[in-house]
Amino acid sequence: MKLGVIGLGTVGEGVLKILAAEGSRLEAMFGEKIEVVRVCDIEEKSFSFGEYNFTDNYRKILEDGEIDTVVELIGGVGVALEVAREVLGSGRNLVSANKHLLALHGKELFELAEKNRVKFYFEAAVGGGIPVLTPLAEGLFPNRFERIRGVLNGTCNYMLSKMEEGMTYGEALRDAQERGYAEADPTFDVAGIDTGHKISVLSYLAWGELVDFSSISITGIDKLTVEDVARARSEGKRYKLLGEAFKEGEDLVVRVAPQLVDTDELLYSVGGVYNAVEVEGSYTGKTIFYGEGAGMDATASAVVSDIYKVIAG
Ligand SMILES: NC(=O)C1=CN([C@@H]2O[C@H](COP(=O)(O)OP(=O)(O)OC[C@H]3O[C@@H](n4cnc5c(N)ncnc54)[C@H](OP(=O)(O)O)[C@@H]3O)[C@@H](O)[C@H]2O)C=CC1
Ligand SMILES: N[C@@H](CC=O)C(=O)O
Repeated sequence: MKLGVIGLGTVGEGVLKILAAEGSRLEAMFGEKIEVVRVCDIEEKSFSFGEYNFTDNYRKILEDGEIDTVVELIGGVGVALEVAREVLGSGRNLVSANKHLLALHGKELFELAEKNRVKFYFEAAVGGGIPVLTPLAEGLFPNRFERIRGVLNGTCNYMLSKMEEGMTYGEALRDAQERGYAEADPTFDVAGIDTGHKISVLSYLAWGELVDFSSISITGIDKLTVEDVARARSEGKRYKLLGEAFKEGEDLVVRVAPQLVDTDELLYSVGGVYNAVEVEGSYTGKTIFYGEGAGMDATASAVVSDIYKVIAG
């Protein structure tokens, strides 16, 4: 595999680090070597674990005929959309962690991948390091899905936990940003938009329908105060920012809001950067996926697993 990586921030660095550390072992397992042909970011970055052929122009990766698989880790829907269209449209494989791109342009990109018979994987886009999209699509498909609900944003969950411990909203957000959990624009996290992107992607896999994003009712945690969080605790409850999707007759309802969760619910114990996704299926009942929902190592693990999924075919 000849790889190009665009975006060397939190997740991009993590991906190169895991490939450097685990490459030989994974090469033996999969029988194929991964060569990182070129990497790209706006500013040149150096890493203690390896040297890379760097460019600050993503078009150099798109135009490099040797590269067969591109990893997009820029985020957003500007350059990332151009990259996705061009990679899939030119018959190369794409791995991405970009839920914003999927929620807004997924339908076009899934069709493009299918038309050109290439692989397009995005496990890291929901739940960070938790394998949830692959199990949903490949392990639970015999079910008719009844409801999906979860704590889907690591930044908000981390902030709410820290606010319970007494940090202010601003201190908790800064802490989450320093740990690499937040989006480049953290409004996406705290206003619930990132959770909206993720529940859209989950709904698409469960019901084959990508909802019009503007139709989703979204409330974030940005109006919650330390006092609100303390009051909930004094009543034996916790605020959790939940993304939810379910069928109401023929309609697919998708919504995001902070909700008070009781001690007897599993989601009550999901603290810090952890995420949890509950999937209710007609045959399985409730299945729960739990793990680190953001951060360098956990997210990069999901991206690297997608890269090897491309190899596995
Ligand atoms: N961080 C996390 O825990 C998780 C992130 N994700 C997703 O992964 C993706 C990457 O996130 P993350 O690593 O945190 O983001 P970062 O902001 O840390 O990294 C993105 C990198 O891409 C660079 N970049 C931006 N535009 C371009 C461009 N045109 N050409 C080349 N490089 C560019 C940025 O440079 P500059 O900073 O100068 O703009 C930055 O270095 C996003 O889609 C995010 O939603 C998914 C799951 C978890
Ligand atoms: N900003 C996101 C990153 C992972 O998707 C989050 O905090 O969950």
